[in-house]
Amino acid sequence: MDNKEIILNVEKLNTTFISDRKEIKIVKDVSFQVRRGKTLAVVGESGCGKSVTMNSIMRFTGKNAIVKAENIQYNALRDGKVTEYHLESIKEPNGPEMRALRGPDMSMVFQDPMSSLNPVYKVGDQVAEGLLQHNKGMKKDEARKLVLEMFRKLGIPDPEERIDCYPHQFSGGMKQRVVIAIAMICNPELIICDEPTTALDVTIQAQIMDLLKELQLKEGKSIILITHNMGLVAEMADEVCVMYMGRVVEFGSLEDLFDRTSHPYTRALLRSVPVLGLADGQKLETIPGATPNPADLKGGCEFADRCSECMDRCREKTIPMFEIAPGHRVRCLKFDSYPEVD
Ligand SMILES: Nc1ncnc2c1ncn2[C@@H]1O[C@H](COP(=O)(O)OP(=O)(O)OP(=O)(O)O)[C@@H](O)[C@H]1O
Repeated sequence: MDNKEIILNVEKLNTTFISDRKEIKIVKDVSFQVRRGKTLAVVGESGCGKSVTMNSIMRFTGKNAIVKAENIQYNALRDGKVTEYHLESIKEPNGPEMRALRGPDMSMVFQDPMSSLNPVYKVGDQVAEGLLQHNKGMKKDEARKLVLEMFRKLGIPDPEERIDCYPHQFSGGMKQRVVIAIAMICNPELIICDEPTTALDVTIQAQIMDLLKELQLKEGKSIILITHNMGLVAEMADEVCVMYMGRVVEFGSLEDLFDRTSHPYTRALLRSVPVLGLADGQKLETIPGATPNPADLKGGCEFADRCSECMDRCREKTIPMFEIAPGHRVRCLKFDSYPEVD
């Protein structure tokens, strides 16, 4: 696949945190690609490193993180021409190069709207800020017009009135729309949504997801969707990346993941969440055991202690990724007759 088709190519991303003078590896050799105009869903239990992976790509990880990667390549497509950006080699996380990309190229919608919105500024001003920052010379009333347009597009009622309100005057669903407006106002190509609807009730969740899907279909946006909700995955994703304890354990198309589920962890994950409601008499299972503390991990497969199919050799060394069909990759020794891909 060429750079026109791939918007983001991540190869061997590693993130380590230093806390109490100890190094804890949270993201390990993570590789994946996002296709232009498509949605990649990233799934896995709480604490498996989904957010740290995305924050590492966007360089939001803070001072106690060491982020290393062979390649984090963002391919901007402008007027039919691709410009490559190698994010791993950008020195300053908040320097001008990263700031220029965040907003007009890549942006992030966070889980909790309250932590993304400043309570003391009017919502309209918070949305306009990105526009004014990236378009030097833009007049305030011009920015206001664009914000109003975005509010209309996102279904915020009475935008002329709402634009001058403060976050506390908005409901949860409306606040999340404002957060999406902040992420979308500079018209980014790649939108990373980190559980954008978990804090909302089910009806609002569905409305917000429909909105994102519509934007994608109309404007060809590429989306990374981090979620625990397998129903959403089934509805939204073209490809799925399953993570466990900082590693990608299975990657494939939506069909690969649902119809040809291969990693024991993915199978356990799918059995433990309702996909489209449960059939009569069907019980929801839980994955036995709990996710280990990242600091206590021994060598070998991170899932070994919880896996019903674990073999002695699973504990011996790091498990490679095997490609079991074009584009369908599984990190499990049950598939070691297939070619290794990392
Ligand atoms: N700044 C930090 N310093 C030290 N450890 C951190 C830091 N940020 C995250 N972690 C640890 O990294 C691990 C992965 O966290 P992460 O938030 O990426 O998980 P997640 O898969 O996104 O979970 P959730 O679905 O609950 O959001 C956790 O063990 C967390 O405690």
